[in-house]
Amino acid sequence: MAESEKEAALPPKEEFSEWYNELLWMAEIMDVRYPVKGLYVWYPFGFAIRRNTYNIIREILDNSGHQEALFPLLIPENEFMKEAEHIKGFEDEVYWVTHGGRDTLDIPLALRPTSETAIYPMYKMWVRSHADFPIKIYQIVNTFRYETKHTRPLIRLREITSFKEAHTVHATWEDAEAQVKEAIGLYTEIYRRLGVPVLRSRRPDWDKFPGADYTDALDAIMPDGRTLQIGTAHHLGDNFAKTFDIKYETPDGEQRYAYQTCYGISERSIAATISIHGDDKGLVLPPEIAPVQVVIIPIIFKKGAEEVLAACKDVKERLTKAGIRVEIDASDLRPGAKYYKWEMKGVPLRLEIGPRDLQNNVAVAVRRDTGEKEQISLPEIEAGVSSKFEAIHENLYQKAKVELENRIFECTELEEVKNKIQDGVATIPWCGKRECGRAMEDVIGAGILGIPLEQKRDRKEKCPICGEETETRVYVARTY
Ligand SMILES: Nc1ncnc2c1ncn2[C@@H]1O[C@H](COS(=O)(=O)NC(=O)[C@@H](N)CS)[C@@H](O)[C@H]1O
Repeated sequence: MAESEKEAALPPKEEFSEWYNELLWMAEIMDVRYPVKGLYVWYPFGFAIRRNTYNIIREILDNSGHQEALFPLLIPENEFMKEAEHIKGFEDEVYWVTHGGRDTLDIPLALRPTSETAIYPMYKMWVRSHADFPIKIYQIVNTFRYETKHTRPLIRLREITSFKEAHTVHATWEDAEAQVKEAIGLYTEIYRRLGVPVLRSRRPDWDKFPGADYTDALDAIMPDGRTLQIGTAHHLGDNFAKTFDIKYETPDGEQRYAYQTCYGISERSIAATISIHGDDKGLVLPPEIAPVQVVIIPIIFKKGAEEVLAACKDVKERLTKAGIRVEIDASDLRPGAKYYKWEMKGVPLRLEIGPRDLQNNVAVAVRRDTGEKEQISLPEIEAGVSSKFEAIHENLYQKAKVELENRIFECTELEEVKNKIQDGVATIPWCGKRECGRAMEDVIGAGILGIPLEQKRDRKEKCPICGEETETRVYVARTY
């Protein structure tokens, strides 16, 4: 795409929806012109962000006893239709394959919307004894959901291209409960690495995963005040074990149903990172996931051009050797156009090197997150750049945490909740009874997001519907 074509269009971030859509295009993350609704194309630059993000996800899962595997995409109808709750939850969303060539398939095959019914018939064959536990397997695959709500790239797709799903098996309900807790902790760490602060809550019973005992979830607060569910962990009890007959022998020789969990993250992780850190000039990427971490801009004059270019190449070589992803922009674009281009792509650090800098044996480092300019001595360029990366990551995370805190509003009246959720997340007391929760949602015109996983239960308040005393507050928010 010609540079000029892109010059015009990025709207200011406060027009969030337009900003977001334009940015995916102008920073070359996703091309939304694919001719099937809800399916989108990863540009190479966007795919590099995905690769770096999922390297973090794999690292954190692999370092916590998980093993990566791969299960088939197509699920036979008879397996899919086994778990009643699960079907109810997904039957409107499943794509079916009914033909192979000109033959009608005798058993229709579901495109996995999620993989419980692909994996658990295999777990039935794999699980024998308590000694097999814990099983902690995950896969990163595409899944398909015939979403009827408004589809949106990276946020609500019909082909979820980057669906990391973990499926674990344990001896007891308590072990599975501990695993859900571990999953929420691992997800929180993944998001810390992306500089994204999260709300952690237990979904109300009517909003849990189909077939689960309960669902714990991570939500980000997006710039428009709506929350985005960016990770979920489900305690499946022995519901699926009973359906798929997954049994194990206890130490004293008894046969018992296993207990399971599953937990998932998708490309929404990238949607949240882009949305929370971006600004009016485009992407602002945490250094760890930036496809280009440093761009070197040679400041060329007639005199001394060769020395400057040679110095830039030397710096690029040294940074590359230090494992840093670096480009030199020696194109004939004028400097301003170069800055615009690389700022749009969220390059965390720009190094400007001109004749005068050479004389002082420095490079001028410009941070993408703050715009701050500082000289780094060329002999210490590797260490100087790395310490800038840490400062950038920390600044992005701290800024996002303050922004999140400023968007949580403690309310006591339902009317107050109604207007506060235009700007973010409201908390309100709730007795915990379903009818009061549903009544509250009707009055507010928005859903209960969940009960915070950690909250001070230090005061008795009144449920706004029934007046019963309660120590529990819930999050209420408009959601994606
Ligand atoms: N249509 C979608 N587009 C993008 N991401 C999605 C979509 N639907 C769900 N997700 C993401 O995928 C995560 C896991 O999906 S889920 O339905 O909650 N849970 C499962 O499918 C479980 N089997 C755990 S993997 C959600 O938390 C959400 O972040």
